[in-house]
Amino acid sequence: MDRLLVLCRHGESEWNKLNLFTGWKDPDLTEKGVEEAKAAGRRLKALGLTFDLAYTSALTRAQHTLALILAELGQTGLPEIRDQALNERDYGDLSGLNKDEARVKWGEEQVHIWRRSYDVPPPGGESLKDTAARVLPYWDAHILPDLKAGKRILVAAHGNSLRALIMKLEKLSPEQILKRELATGVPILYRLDAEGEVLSHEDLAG
Ligand SMILES: O=C(O)[C@H](O)COP(=O)(O)O
Repeated sequence: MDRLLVLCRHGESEWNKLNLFTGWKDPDLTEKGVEEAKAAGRRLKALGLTFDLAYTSALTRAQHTLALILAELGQTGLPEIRDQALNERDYGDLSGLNKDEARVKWGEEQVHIWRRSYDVPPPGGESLKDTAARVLPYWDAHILPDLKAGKRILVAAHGNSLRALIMKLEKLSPEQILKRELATGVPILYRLDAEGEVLSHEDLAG
């Protein structure tokens, strides 16, 4: 029997809207973000999907997104595991700064390197490689065993913690994963085999 996994980046946050580096800071969703999360739940419901277990980060925007999706699915009591291993990458000294102002201060290219290189961390923060170094052991120790046990799993997390996971699931190179932008509130549906190898994946936009 195929295993089911859905990954979803949180809906638009207050700091996404203000164009601020966020990382481990903890803004909540905007009204638009709330709507995006509800739409994600309706999309999953329309496909007839239900879940046995949910994982999320220690941050409000991901937890709130999960709660809104579960409400749409009629699954508000679903067991939910929160862990900071699934948090957004730590943006270090950039956290709270405006992304356009940072480009003016440090230059377009440097800011792009901090945001989208694989292994160059922003000052005081985590690169995607560093993020993967905490997300993937968590996947191996917790989420993958639950999946192998046949649980249908929903993960509500963040652009870069999910990128780290997607890179492994889809066997992408650092170049490939860095070009992959995750839209807020768009679920990605994976079907996996009994060993956790991906059989198919589909973005559930719109
Ligand atoms: O933490 C943030 O600022 C965003 O959620 C992700 O940022 P990015 O688009 O620079 O990866």
